[in-house]
Formats: sequence, structure tokens, C-alpha cells
Amino acid sequence: MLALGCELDPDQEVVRTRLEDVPASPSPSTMIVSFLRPPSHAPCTACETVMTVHIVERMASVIPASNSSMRSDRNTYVGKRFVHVKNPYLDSMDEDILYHLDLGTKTHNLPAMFRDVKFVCVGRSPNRMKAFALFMHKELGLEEAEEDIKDICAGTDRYCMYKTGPVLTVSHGMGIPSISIMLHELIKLLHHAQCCDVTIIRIGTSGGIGIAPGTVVITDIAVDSFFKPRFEQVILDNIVTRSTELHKELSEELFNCSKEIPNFRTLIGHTMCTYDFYEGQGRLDGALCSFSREKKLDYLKRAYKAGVRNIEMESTVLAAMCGLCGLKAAVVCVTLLDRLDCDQINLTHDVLVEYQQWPQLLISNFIRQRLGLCD
Ligand SMILES: O=P(O)(O)O[C@H]1O[C@H](CO)[C@@H](O)[C@H]1O
Ligand SMILES: O=c1cc[nH]c(=O)[nH]1
Repeated sequence: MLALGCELDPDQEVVRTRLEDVPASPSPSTMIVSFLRPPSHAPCTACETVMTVHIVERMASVIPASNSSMRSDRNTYVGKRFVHVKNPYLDSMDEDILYHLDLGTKTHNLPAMFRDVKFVCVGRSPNRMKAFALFMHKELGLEEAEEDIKDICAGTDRYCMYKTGPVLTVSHGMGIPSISIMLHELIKLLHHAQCCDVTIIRIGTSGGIGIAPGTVVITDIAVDSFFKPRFEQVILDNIVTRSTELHKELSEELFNCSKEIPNFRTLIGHTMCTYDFYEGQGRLDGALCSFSREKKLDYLKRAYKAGVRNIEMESTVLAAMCGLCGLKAAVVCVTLLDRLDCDQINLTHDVLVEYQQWPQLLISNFIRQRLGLCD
């Protein structure tokens, strides 16, 4: 019998192992083959896939009460839910330099700067996020002068960061590698700053499937290009599979909040996260295209049937990392086109600007509501 070639962290679980599926001579990167399913789920096609790797790192929210090894971890969430890191090496480090944010534990008093943060809003570009921070500043009625809202990461041009009251706004660039680097350092920052009960929301744009452009999709589950609720992270020469479920109550709260905004088109649905904008999203207009229009439409229609309503490029890793580190996460993206109709984004500048404001408006209303600032 093949022994499982790893030691499991309490937060990681091989839910079921199908030894008959293990290749006779597994390569070093296919040491364990298992059949994965988050324990709280009934079996479904989305989860019932034999994968090259094999470990589900469960989100705290899906830990069954009977799992005693996880109970203490879970109990730390009662009352205050701290942001936690899952790295035994961090504690022994004399200093932690958050290189891409130009911040550090020795150079900055992170608790003094950030301990009161309750909401983190992330989005692609420095300009968009600066505009959002200024908008939030106005909406929260903060006394500080607008000119005093400075980019906290000004010492680097990798990302930007603004703090307006309890709201931290950070840019993340395009795609999984870019947002993933930012999230590692942001999560450590929130941890070092002893933040608790933090909600993180990605505000973005996306391509819709079978829905009118301008619709805001609130993601319930982020799925990969195979419509599976998973994020595969290559670690050394293993692929570790992580769950991509987002916070259900949070998405419902956001949806309810959207109902109070006049003429706001919104829905809750699955969001597909890809590694590429062109071939990866089935576009016919990239520099490379090796499939037919029929194949493209067949793929997008299958995605729709699987519950996917929009496509973007960051949601799976955000869901996976935040779920593991005790952050309630949501993804709110407006759709710029219906991919069943076209591939090119041909909106006028004004319409594009208007569409991009919808998610921002929703998030600002949500934060104001949470802070008891609504009329
Ligand atoms: O508008 P943002 O938030 O960047 O979102 C989408 O747009 C970019 C591609 O144009 C990708 O980052 C994708 O996720
Ligand atoms: O089609 C689109 C539009 C915006 N962002 C994407 O990732 N895809």
C-alpha cells in the first residue's frame, strides 16, 4: 500500500484517498493522489475530481465542530477574529520586511498605523484605488483634509495603499501572481498590526456570460477554468489545492445592500478566474487562437450551465488565501461585455468609467451601513 507522502498540517486534509488512482510509478510531483471534497459538502461534480495533488487546506468556516484538532483555532474567532498567518518561521524572524509594500516591522509601527483597519478594499490599478480611497473619505465624512491622504507605499511603485479611517485601499495589479504577492504581504501586515474582524473585498471588472453588460456580479464561489472551486498553488514541486469558497453571509449582505441602490443590476453567481485574458478566457481576438468560434461558444455555454456568470483573473487566489488566514472575503465585479456576444470591449470611456463606479458605490454603501452611518 502506498503511504501518503506528507505530514498533514491540522488545517490540511486529504478528505479521501483513492489509492487505485495512484499511478504505478508516481513521479516526484505526483506522490499522493486523492479525491477531494471539502467536508461540509455533499459530493458534487465540481469537487469529485481526481487531482494531481491532494491536499485541501480547509477554511476555518468549514471546520466541523467534531474536529477537535481544529477547535482551539476556531475558538480564537469567538468575539475577535484575528488575521493569522500560517507560517512557523515568521515568529522567529527578527524583522519582517514587506518588500513590495515598502513597509517593515522594524521601520514602521504597524499596530499604530493599521490596528483599527476593519475593511480592506483591493482592486487593479493605483489610479482606480486612489479614486476609491478619496470617494470613501468623502462618504465616511472624515475630517482629515483630502491632500493628507497619501500613498502609504509611495516608496515603491509596485502597489499603492491608502488608509481612510477603518478602510484600507490597496491596488493589486493584474492576474494571480500579482495579487498573490500583494496578499502575502497584506495578510502579514494585518497580522503584525494585530487587526481583527477584517473584511476584504475585491472591486473589479469582468467579462459577463449571458448577462447584460453593466451587471454587478457578487461572487459566491470562485472557480478555475474547469469550473472547479479550487485554486492550485505550485509549492516546491507539488501542487497544493485550496478551497475557493467565499463568505456566504457576506455575499448575501452585499446583495441585500445592493437592493437599496436605485437601478442597480446585480446578482450572485460563480466567477471563473483565469490565468490569461485572451486564450485563457476563450477569446478569438488574441495574438494566438487555436480554436473555432463554435468551440469558444460551447465552452462559455458550459461555463454558464455550471453557474459561472463572469470571468476575471484574481478571485480564486484571493478566496483561497483569505479563507485560510481568517479574513472574510468577497469579490464584486461589474461586467463590461457579454462574452456570448463578443470579445472586444468597445464601451466608450464615459460608460466604462460609469460601470466601474457601480462596485465602488455598493462597497461604500455596505461599509457605511456596517459602520452605522446610513440615514
Ligand atoms: O478590472 P480588474 O479589476 O483588473 O479585473 C479584470 O480586468 C483585468 C483584465 O483586463 C484583470 O485584472 C481582470 O481580473
Ligand atoms: O472580459 C473580461 C473583461 C474584464 N476582465 C476580464 O478578465 N475579462
